[in-house]
Amino acid sequence: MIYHIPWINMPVRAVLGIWHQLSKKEIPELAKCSVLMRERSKVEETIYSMQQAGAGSLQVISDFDMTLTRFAYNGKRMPTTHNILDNRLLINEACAKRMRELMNTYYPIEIDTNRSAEEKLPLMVEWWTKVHKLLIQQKIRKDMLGMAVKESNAMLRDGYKQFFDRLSENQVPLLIFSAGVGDVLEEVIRQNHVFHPNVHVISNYMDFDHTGVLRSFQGQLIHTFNKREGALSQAAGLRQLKGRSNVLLLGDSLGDLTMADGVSEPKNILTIGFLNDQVEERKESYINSFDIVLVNDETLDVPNSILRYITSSRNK
Ligand SMILES: Nc1ccn([C@@H]2O[C@H](COP(=O)(O)O)[C@@H](O)[C@H]2O)c(=O)n1
Repeated sequence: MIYHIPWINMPVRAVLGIWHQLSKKEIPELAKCSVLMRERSKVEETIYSMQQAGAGSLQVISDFDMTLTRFAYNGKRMPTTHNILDNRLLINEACAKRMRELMNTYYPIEIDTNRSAEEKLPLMVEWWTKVHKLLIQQKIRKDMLGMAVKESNAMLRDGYKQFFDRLSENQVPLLIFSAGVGDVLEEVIRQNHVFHPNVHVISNYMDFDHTGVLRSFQGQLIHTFNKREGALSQAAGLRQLKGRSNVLLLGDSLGDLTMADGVSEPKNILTIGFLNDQVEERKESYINSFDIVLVNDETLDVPNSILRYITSSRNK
C-alpha cells in the first residue's frame, strides 16, 4: 500500500520522499535495470494520480510495429506489417527485392539521431509512397492477407494477452496508431484473439476493388513522423476517448510522442518508449523524450504492471 494521508497534498508528499514506494512495493517492475527514467519521482507521482482517477479516466494510445509486436526473437528481427507482405502468395521476387532495398536505404534514415524530424519527413513520404506503389502493382488479393499473417513469424510482445484483456475487462479504450498497414495489423491481433471491442485502429488501410484486388490506399498517408496530423484529424474525434484525460502512451519512435496531441484537456500523459535498436546512440534522446524507457525489453511487463496498479483502484 502507498501511504495515503488525505490532508497532505502532492508537493508535501514529494518533500517527504515517500514516492519510491511505488517502485519498491506496488510496481517492482519499475526497478528493473532495463527501465530508465529521467525523473523517477515525477513518473511515480503521475502513476499515483492516474490510479486515484481510476480506469474510467484512462485511455491507452499505442504504436503497433515494434511496440506491441516483438522487435527480435532468438536474435532474429521480427517483421513489421509491411514486411509481412513479403510473401510469394502476395508479391513476386522482384518486388520483394526492391522493397528490401528501400528498407536498407530509408530505415537507417528513420532512426538516425543526427537528422531532425523535419529533415526526415519528406524522405519518409518518399519511402512509404514508393512501397505502396509497388504493392498496388502486385494486385494483392484481400483474401490472401490472413494466410500471409499466418505464415509470417510476427509475434506480439510477451504479456500481450494480459495487456489487451485487462484493458477490455476495464473498458479502457486502446487506440492503436500505426504507420504500418491497417489490414495486416488487424489480422495479427485477430489471429491472436485479442481484437476486443475497445480496440480502435488508425492506420494505412488498403482499398480493394469489387473483386478483392488492391487498387490504392485509403485516406491520408501515415508515416512515422506525421502522426500528429492524424491525432488531430482522426483520433481527436473518437467518441470513445472523450472525457478520458489520463493517457498511457506506448511507442518505439520519437515520432510516436505526438500520438496524444489530439487529446482534449489532458491531465496526465505518461509516455513509455521501447528502445529496440541502436541503443547506445539513441539512449540519451529517448531518456530526454519519454518518461520511461525500456531497453531491449521484448515484454509488456512494465506497461502491464502500471495498468494493474492503475486499474486496481475501486473508482472504475
Ligand atoms: N515500407 C515500410 C515502411 C515502414 N516500415 C516500418 O514500419 C513501421 C511503421 O509502423 P508503426 O506501427 O511503428 O507506426 C516503421 O517504424 C518502419 O520502420 C516498414 O517496415 N516498411
